[in-house]
Amino acid sequence: MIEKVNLFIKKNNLIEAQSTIIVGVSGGPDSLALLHYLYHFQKGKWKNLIAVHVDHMFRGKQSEEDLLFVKDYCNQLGIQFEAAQIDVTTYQQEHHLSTQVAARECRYQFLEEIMYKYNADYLALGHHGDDQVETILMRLVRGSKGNGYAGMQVVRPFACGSIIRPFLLITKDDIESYCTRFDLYPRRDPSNDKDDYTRNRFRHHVLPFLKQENSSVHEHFQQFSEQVIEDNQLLDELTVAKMNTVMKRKEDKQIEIKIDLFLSMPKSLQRRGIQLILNYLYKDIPSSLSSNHIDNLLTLLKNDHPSGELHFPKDLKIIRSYNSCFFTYDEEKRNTYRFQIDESGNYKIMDGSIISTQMLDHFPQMVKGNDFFIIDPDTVKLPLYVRTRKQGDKMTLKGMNGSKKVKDIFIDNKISIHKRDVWPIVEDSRGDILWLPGLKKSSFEANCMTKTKYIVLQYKSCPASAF
Ligand SMILES: Nc1ncnc2c1ncn2[C@@H]1O[C@H](COP(=O)(O)OP(=O)(O)OP(=O)(O)O)[C@@H](O)[C@H]1O
Repeated sequence: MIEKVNLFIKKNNLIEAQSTIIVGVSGGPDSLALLHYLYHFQKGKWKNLIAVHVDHMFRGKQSEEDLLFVKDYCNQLGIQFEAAQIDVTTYQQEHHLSTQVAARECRYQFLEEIMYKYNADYLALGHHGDDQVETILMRLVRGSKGNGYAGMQVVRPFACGSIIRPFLLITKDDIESYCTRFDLYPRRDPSNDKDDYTRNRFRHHVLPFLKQENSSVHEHFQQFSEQVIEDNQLLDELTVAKMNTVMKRKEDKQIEIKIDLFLSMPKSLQRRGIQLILNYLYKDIPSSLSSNHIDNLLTLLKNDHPSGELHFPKDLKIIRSYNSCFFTYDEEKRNTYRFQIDESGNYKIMDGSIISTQMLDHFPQMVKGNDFFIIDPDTVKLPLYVRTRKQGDKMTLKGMNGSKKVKDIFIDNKISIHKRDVWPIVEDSRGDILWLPGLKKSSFEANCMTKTKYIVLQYKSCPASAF
């Protein structure tokens, strides 16, 4: 066993020379063997070795005896010792958590504190190969995602250093033999024998069968775990590269993707791409977000219907409109504005486009198309305003009888729902819509060419603007 652990540490470059190692020691066989192993068989590697014990105060006197046991063992070997007694039951009630989650949170908080106290490089934990098999199976059964299916990582960042698990390639039996060989008499936690916890049920009912089929099953699981992590790393890199071409707009709280480009990505990258967007927008993924949400979103994107909306946890809205899909927080959806444009100059619109106004003493001849609008001040009521759309907006179109709904003009021009919310509309003081910049002119455009005063409006859409 010792040789196997030595090789595992070397292969994974788990311990750098002259390092400070904190060891989490419950007093049970795994962590006691780990402390013993690091103390005796990695002596040349560490500069400081510190054992830490957390008493969760679950089992009264017996819990305290575990603490005293570890303390006593450390004293015998001259190993520095740190401990805390934490009232996990009160913490659990205050935070409405399960016993195990509460214990884990309290334990890791204290371990983190100790890491910083000693500016430690590593926190070594006694998880072994059987624990890994159980973890992976439990996650497959319960459902997980990404690296979750890889179980526990051999090394991962933690506090000012890393968590390391040097025992992942050996079994519980190996550890028990090690304890016997070196006269270690660990403490035994009676709750490990009960079938109350999911992990214990896997340990008692599934693991014996797998070991019977193949006694090296833990090595295959560990190999699987490392491969999953490696593959995920590559797929994540590919996803980032692809998503950079799919995302048309990326802001703190909003992202727009082009649906055709997204759907042309390989399937396995699509799911990851969505996950990437959600990680970015949420920062902290809400626990209520499930794989169903991602399935629904993929369905929305593949659907033949050009528009649709989904409501995700924490007010995240996903709006599909033609070839665009917007991820946005609800409160940001409608950015309404209304402002006056009575002086010559450039007026910047929220979406990055510009409306400029200019006074002329003659009718401009060369100005054509929907990006320009010419006003005869005698036929409209000044001042002019630029505003966002309102429900029921209508305008009389140049060269046509009757009026048309602004909404229908947006639809005819395939303007996405999101863009419609910030698209500028120019009206006069009576509230008559004069111009839908870039899209349509009203019948209010000047047609008399002999006046001596005109206002010319020009619309310059923002090329990078996705809204
Ligand atoms: N109370 C504790 N104080 C300090 N470290 C702990 C404590 N409980 C667990 N750990 C650390 O976390 C590892 C995994 O915890 P887990 O509860 O799965 O332990 P276990 O399988 O019962 O191991 P052990 O035989 O060491 O008790 C342990 O091997 C140990 O390194």
